[in-house]
Amino acid sequence: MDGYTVLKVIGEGSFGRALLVQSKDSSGHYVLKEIRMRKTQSGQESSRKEALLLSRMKHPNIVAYRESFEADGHLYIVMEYCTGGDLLQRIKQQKNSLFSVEVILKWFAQMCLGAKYIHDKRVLHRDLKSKNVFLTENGTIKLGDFGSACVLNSSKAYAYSYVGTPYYVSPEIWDNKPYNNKSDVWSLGCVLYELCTLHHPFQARSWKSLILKVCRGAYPPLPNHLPYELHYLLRQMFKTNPRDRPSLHTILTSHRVSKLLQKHIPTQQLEKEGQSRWRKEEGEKVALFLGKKSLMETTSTLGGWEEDSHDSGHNKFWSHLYHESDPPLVIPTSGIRGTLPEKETAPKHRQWEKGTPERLLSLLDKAYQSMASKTYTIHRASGEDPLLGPLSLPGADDTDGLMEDTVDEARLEPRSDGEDTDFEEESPCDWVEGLEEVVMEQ
Ligand SMILES: Nc1ncnc2c1ncn2[C@@H]1O[C@H](COP(=O)(O)OP(=O)(O)OP(=O)(O)O)[C@@H](O)[C@H]1O
Repeated sequence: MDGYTVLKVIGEGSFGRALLVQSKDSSGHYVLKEIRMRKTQSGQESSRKEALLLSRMKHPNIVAYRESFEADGHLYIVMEYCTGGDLLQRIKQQKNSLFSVEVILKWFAQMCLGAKYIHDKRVLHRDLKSKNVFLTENGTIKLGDFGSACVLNSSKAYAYSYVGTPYYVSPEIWDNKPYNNKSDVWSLGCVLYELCTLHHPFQARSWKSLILKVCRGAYPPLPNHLPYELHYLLRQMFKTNPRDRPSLHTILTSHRVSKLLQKHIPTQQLEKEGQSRWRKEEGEKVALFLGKKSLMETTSTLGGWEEDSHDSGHNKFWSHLYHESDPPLVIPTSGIRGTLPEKETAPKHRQWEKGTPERLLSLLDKAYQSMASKTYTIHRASGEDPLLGPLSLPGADDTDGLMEDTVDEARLEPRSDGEDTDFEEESPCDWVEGLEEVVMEQ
């Protein structure tokens, strides 16, 4: 702390405080996150995870890391100060005046670039939301807050996994399936929708209603004046089956919307994206060199990757081996944010039995009151309803009905996108059990 002068507190999160500081050396302004260290070793490792992850992310659309240190039971992370604030604040400032299509495309393209970079490093952000997207003075987008991120294929498994922020949580999470890259795509879809309409795509007055809407992929349609490509993109990003959602690579390069987005990406960055892409011949060379057997062995140790015939999962796998100059990240994924208890032992891979959705819904009915005070990162603006967030319109949402919403009609007959790939966390989020414990405790 000696190297910095604290100028003001800019906010408080569940972990601790965020301070605006000035460096005594350079006189530059930075954000210093002060994180209370937890007592257990796994808790401490989990606190350090955010610093470790951020320190490895160097990209024009990710908040830049400066340094981190520990003192007096706290972890301090010094990072770039984004003077433009976060996107949620920016959206609120708009009142009812919509952003122009150009602004939406520009910001969204940059978010995709940042998120794609994270995914290429085999990291899932898991808490993408407008509050975690920042703007610099010159209007550049920066993704921040890696406190919920996780690295794939680490040796430790989750006991209870951080759920995310309910408004942005994808159907598979509510369905107790493993989190994967496409879950981040869903959350980014929610941010894109907010940019387009200044409202959340899935709003509800109760958990049950929110979950039902999310699991149906039912959202009010975008305004008509927006380009067809954006309507189409959102429909795809809100596919209830994660395999049907496009990956960020697809969105940026070969989707109907790509051309519109590419106009807003600096040429240099676009070229770099192209270069970092794995080339088939390279993969084949390496496969020949290692032989089929080694390929299988290595693949199986990575786990959690779903490959299919055309795919880019194979590409990513090889690009990691072949191009990645950094050593792989080895950071434990255990630990949680929020209030659920930690478990030291790895959970068994539990999938829902048939009755589980009913179990969840009845649980949430009971849990509603208690969860109001024990949420994870639900941000309550002012009202008493925990699901009435800062973007909610009072009285705007009383039904679970699908009347005017755009629904993912293909949800009953999911179509897998053969050109895309999913990768997943090693173990599923066993948070329903955690939720149940919290409710039982009350
Ligand atoms: N790099 C940054 N530049 C500018 N403002 C920031 C930066 N990082 C965080 N902030 C602001 O600091 C405040 C606290 O943010 P932080 O991410 O630490 O917690 P939070 O998002 O409010 O809560 P939680 O992490 O529990 O979800 C927020 O208002 C956020 O906009």
